[in-house]
Amino acid sequence: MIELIDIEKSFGDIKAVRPLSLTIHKGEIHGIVGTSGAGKSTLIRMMNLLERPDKGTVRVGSQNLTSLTERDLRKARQRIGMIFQQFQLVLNRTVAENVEMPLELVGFKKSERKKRVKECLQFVGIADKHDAYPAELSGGQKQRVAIARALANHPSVLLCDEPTSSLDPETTLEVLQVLHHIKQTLGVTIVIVTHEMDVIKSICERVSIMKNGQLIDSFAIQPVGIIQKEDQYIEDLRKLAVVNK
Ligand SMILES: Nc1ncnc2c1ncn2[C@@H]1O[C@H](COP(=O)(O)OP(=O)(O)OP(=O)(O)O)[C@@H](O)[C@H]1O
Repeated sequence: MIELIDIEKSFGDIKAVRPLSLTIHKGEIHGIVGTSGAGKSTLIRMMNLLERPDKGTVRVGSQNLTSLTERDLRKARQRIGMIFQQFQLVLNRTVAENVEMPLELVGFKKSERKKRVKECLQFVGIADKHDAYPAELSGGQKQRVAIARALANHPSVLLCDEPTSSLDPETTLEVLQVLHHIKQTLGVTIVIVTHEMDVIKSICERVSIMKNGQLIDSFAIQPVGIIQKEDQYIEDLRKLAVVNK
């Protein structure tokens, strides 16, 4: 569970996130939507203290992140994976080396690291790209490497900041399928910032709406599932059908 209690954040005169509280339940996929500049990225970045709130408390699981020392915070962050719109892979390292990086930081033995890297690449469906470099991959494959890297340390939470915004519709589906699979099989709590309504509708179980730094609503939804684009077109066309013409 993630608990944000009375958090707020300003950048100079800009109130990026006005005082708000939000609870994200264990194991749910939670979408955050809103117009550009609404404060979505700032909000998700406060969930692992990439942005430290000016005021308020951030709890993840049983830990109060806002009260930890830098050393303990680094440790706590190992259980909070994060992925970004631009993937943020290290370009001069192979796929396997990218996934291995967080394991090196924790001090795993080489043999354990290799084993875990293989498991993670297998899980996201790109075991065959083990020795490729990021430049040799499609956008969807790059995001899957980023997801594998985020999963390496067995996180309880996965934060996704616009994970599909650089991807075409078909590749978006691939990534959403992976995220859904993570929730189903690993029980990881997933938070997704997005401006794409299809992303929310397909896999999110709760949605929070931001506007001008404020949380204006938060409610449960019934996701429709991941629909193949072709089927979606047909559904959309049927909705436009004019009766008796
Ligand atoms: N590091 C920063 N320094 C100064 N201002 C910032 C910084 N980060 C965000 N802001 C400002 O805070 C406000 C909220 O930004 P944020 O990126 O959180 O919004 P967003 O909803 O994610 O927008 P978008 O959908 O365009 O990414 C904006 O006015 C933005 O310009």
